[in-house]
Amino acid sequence: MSSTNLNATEKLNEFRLKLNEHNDKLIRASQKMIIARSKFSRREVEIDFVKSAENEYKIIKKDFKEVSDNSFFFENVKKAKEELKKASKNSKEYWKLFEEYKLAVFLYKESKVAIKDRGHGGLLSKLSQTALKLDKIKFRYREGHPFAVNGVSVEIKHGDYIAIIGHNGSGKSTLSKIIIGVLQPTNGSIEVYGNKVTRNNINMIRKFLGIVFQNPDNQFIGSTVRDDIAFGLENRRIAPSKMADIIVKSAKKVRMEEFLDHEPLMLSGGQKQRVAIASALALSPDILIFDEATSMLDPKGKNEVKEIMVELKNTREKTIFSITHDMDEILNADKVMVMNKGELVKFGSPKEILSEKEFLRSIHLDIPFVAQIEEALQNEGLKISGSANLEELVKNICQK
Ligand SMILES: Nc1ncnc2c1ncn2[C@@H]1O[C@H](COP(=O)(O)OP(=O)(O)OP(=O)(O)O)[C@@H](O)[C@H]1O
Repeated sequence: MSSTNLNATEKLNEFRLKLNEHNDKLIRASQKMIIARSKFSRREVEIDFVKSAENEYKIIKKDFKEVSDNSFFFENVKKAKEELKKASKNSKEYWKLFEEYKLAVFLYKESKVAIKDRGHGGLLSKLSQTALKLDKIKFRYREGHPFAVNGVSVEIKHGDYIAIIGHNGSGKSTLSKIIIGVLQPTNGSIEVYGNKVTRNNINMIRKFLGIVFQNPDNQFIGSTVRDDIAFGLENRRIAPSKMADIIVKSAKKVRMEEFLDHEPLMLSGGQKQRVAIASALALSPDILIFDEATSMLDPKGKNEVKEIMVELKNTREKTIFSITHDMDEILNADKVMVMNKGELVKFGSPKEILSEKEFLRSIHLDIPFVAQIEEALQNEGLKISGSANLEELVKNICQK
């Protein structure tokens, strides 16, 4: 992306946020005006009170018009077109400039959409391929209490599967609540795809995120699986004509398409969690967070959900965070974040993390079952390491 288009992409995000903010002001002013008029009709206030509310509304409406000026994006298209005209049609440069021109047109169209939906419907654009950047995040629940999260800095690239592990009370849940914007960090900053998270943009940032919680029974609203997946789509005001297709596609991704007319509460735990994943996927988040999503399931259910998580990982379309107590699960991850006493004490590949068994034991973490067997075999002189699961371990032993 050229620096002009990158600048325009950033500007589009700012543009949507400003529209969103001004639209809220406009709604509040219009409500105030309606209340003033109704109070006046009941002779509870003087006409000046109504006039003042009407004036306020007019000023905010004028501001809104000014904020809706998208000439910057139009100029960006003009510039890109001029550059394209200058290039020779047979040159490599031409196609690069053609792509830049197409992007500029796209950004201009998006700015028009943003004006129409007043910044509400659109997503923030990705400004970088870093899905999440935490910079020196600290959080404490109360003044004078120790920090539940203490100076966590990390950068996660798009498409990675990250396992977050740690003993009870190490700060995993607090960290996940900070990532999803439920808690505001006491110190430090967060960026999601290059967008700095602020109080004003948190609702739009959340559109990058999908979450699957621990208890499968607490996540259902609809009377059928189909209704349940539709619920989130309705909330996002997705056109009804598009819904049916999205619902079937997301159910297929978790192999639940045969169950669309079933009642969610009659499903097994693993199936319920798969529906919860489908509901999250239907909203096309770039980041999926599994918050202890397998911990309440029986072994069969756990395996079903873990399988889906690995399938999602293999597409590399989503960034996956899995907060987990299940040490076996870390073998599926690209990177593991190890939390202890609110600090991120290790960040590395499963192999790197598991090479420090004594350290893991010192912070009260179990070693995955497969790694325990490997350790026992190594003690007997068999050089086997890095098996991702039991099947791979058996294969590795047989090859020796
Ligand atoms: N609502 C709260 N009010 C006060 N302190 C809290 C609150 N929630 C958590 N804490 C404290 O913050 C610290 C981190 O807790 P947190 O729940 O984030 O850890 P965790 O690693 O998710 O633990 P678990 O695995 O048991 O869920 C702990 O010392 C905990 O007691």
